[in-house]
Amino acid sequence: MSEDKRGLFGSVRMFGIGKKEQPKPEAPKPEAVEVETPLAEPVRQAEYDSVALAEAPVAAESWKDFEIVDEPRGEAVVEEFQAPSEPSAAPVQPSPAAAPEEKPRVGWLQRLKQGLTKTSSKLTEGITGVFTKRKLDDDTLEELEDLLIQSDLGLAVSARVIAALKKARYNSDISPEEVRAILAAEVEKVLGPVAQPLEIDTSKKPYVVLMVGVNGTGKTTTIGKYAKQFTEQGLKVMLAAGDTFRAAAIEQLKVWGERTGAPVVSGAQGADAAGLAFDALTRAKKEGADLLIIDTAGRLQNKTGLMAELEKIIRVIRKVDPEAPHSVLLTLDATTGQNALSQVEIFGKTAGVTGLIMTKLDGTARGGILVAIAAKHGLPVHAIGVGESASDLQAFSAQDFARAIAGVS
Ligand SMILES: Nc1nc2c(ncn2[C@@H]2O[C@H](COP(=O)(O)OP(=O)(O)OP(=O)(O)O)[C@@H](O)[C@H]2O)c(=O)[nH]1
Repeated sequence: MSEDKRGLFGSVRMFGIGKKEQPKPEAPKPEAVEVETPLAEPVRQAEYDSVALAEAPVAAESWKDFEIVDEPRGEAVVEEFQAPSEPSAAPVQPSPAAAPEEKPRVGWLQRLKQGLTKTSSKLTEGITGVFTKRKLDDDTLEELEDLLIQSDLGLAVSARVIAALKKARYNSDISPEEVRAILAAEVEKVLGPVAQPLEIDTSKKPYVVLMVGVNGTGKTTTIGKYAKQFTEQGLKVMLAAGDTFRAAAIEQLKVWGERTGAPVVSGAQGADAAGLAFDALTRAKKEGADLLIIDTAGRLQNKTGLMAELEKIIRVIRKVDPEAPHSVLLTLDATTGQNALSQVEIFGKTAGVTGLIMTKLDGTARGGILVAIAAKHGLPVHAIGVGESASDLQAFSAQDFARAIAGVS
């Protein structure tokens, strides 16, 4: 990787850099290895607690040598993929849930605005309704405050916007455009400190990212998108299919592996996730990977047994690298609204979340929740997703987001 792709301290910042030629895997390509168990029907969340772990022999160089946990597990398999040198015309088949192929797209800012249309129209139409031909007085301010709270911005941010408006224009005429401009400015002030792209410290070999979150929030898809973007920046990326609960997630990750040339370490469905993560980190170290991204099964934050499993994964990988994971990323589905606040709180306590990624901002009128989360928790927001393609995940910009939701061009 050339120096100009690295930030300070040998780190690589996510996004904003042109494409590079795909790195070629150094090792000769091994035989493709079939997934060793037939794929079962997806199991419902309620059944997860009782899902049986696969009975299988334990590898010689096993995480079990460290006597951390006692469940049997399947042996991990590494699949090496050669990234296509040209963008593939044919869509990759295995999983219907895998990421869609890239299509010619409009620019990111345009997509962000399009994606946030539902959130912004709720706010802008409401503001127009409140302020057309009306003075800024106590009644209008109260109506506006209600609107901001209903738009999920949270009490603190809503109060802040109202205070700023009152200070600037109390008892005078004000247009909806002016109200939107003040709203955008205040939201930007709240978001500015948390807008921090994910930085990979390449002095770590590998830099370990653990992806956590509630079911279906976009963990696997986000890993795929990051894998694509970081391999394009010249990093040697490895993926661990630690969502051993959902067979489709393993397949989905392999599709991203094929697309990006990133080897995927996977095990049997139902295998112990901590053991798989251990094996993956051991291999990533041995093979000199720059970045290892570990997928985990989705879990509701109020299921204590499942949350304890996350702690176990972290304990086990620390036997290989005491500093790992270097980042713990929580994916949040914007459509879940207020529940996202409790997800941040509980995953934060259990797994030591270091940064957030909010997905599905394209399908919701509840994108304001990101502002409430920023105000309450102050955790870095690394990226946001406004669609399923790799380029629909971008570094989070406070100004772009604030303007987009306030409908300011
Ligand atoms: N519209 C939209 N869909 C998204 C976005 N990110 C992910 N998805 C879709 O959301 C669905 C769930 O994504 P996954 O990546 O499988 O979620 P997960 O968190 O790994 O799911 P579990 O393994 O069940 O916990 C998939 O259909 C994705 O394509 C986004 O930003 N916008």
